[in-house]
Amino acid sequence: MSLAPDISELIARARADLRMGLPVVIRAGERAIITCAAETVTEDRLRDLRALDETPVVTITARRAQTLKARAYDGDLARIVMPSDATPGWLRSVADPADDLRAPMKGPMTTQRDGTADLHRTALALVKAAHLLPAAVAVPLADPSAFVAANGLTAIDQDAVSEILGRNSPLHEVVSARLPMEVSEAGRLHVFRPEDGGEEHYAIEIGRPNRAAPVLARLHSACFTGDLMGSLKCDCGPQLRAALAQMGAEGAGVLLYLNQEGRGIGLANKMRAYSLQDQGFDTVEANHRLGFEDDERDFRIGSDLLKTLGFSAVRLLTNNPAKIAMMEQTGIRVAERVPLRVGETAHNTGYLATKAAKSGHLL
Ligand SMILES: Nc1nc2c(ncn2[C@@H]2O[C@H](COP(=O)(O)OP(=O)(O)OP(=O)(O)O)[C@@H](O)[C@H]2O)c(=O)[nH]1
Ligand SMILES: [Zn+2]
Repeated sequence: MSLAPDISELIARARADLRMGLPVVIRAGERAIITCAAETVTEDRLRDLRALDETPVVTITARRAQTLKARAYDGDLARIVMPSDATPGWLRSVADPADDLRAPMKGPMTTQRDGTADLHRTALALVKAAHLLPAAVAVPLADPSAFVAANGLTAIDQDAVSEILGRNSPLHEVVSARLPMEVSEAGRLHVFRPEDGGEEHYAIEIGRPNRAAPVLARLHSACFTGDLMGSLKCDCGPQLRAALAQMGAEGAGVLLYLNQEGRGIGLANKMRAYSLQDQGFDTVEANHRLGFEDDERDFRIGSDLLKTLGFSAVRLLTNNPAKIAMMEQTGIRVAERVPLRVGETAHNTGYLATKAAKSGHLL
């Protein structure tokens, strides 16, 4: 039926459900699990999950399992048998490494080795896509169709999840309007919205860039702390202002402001990463400990937006070779890399050195 949600809309709905603490059903043929994010599950829902026929398990990443001294029999993840007295607080402390110093002892933990973990792996991927900590409570469901209908839950097929999570929802321009700015009175802000109800992204055009020549361009990922709060822990704020200033001085340019806070893990998780950094881990290790890749961003959004705006070649303001590689792979020619080294402070020398050493950033 055309009024029914398609699979990418269902996944967007599943992400919203998980963030609210609602369960989601994941199916593969006859098999199914009902799952909640460990970070958001409430007391009541946990009690209801426990009342189902089978024992709930808590799925966590193998890396997290190692810290918790739980055996990971499923390679990249572990299924912990949930203790009968587990509370939402216990679940959150299992999920959150930033809490380890405050709540050190969670074990001993028994992990499952029987059966397959594919549905649990999908649950973790969905929870991560919802910008929640990668930990999920799951219970097998014998008769999913009747259960889903009776409870009004979102149900999705496992196969579709990995396919949809791997690609971007198309973006459409919603509006653009004149925006006089300090760097140039000839500013224009465009707002783009994805079809699946996800984050909007913005493009700021300075002057009237010539579409036939490489445009001075910057792909800037949102950093609430650096862009707005003047944080000394990163170089984002000074980079944002320097990029705009250069565009203003040259009279033309385009800055894409991508809502990919915290290299795509969201502000709450970035703050968890900061708390781990205060415990001695570097920016990459902190992401890994939380169960994320060091960089979860998808720069294809940037090239999609540039193409929509009519650009095919850029002079890219960046120190990040991954941004250059992605532009080239997706059909935007990088005529020149324009270095952007500003904003070094006593607080971010370690951060910048880690990005150079581990993420290949150019000096
Ligand atoms: N997860 C995480 N994200 C961080 C941390 N510090 C800054 N960020 C985020 O990193 C992103 C920085 O993005 P960019 O300014 O595009 O930086 P970049 O990838 O270094 O590339 P260039 O600046 O172009 O060289 C923003 O989304 C910040 O919120 C951190 O310690 N952990
Ligand atoms: Zn920053």
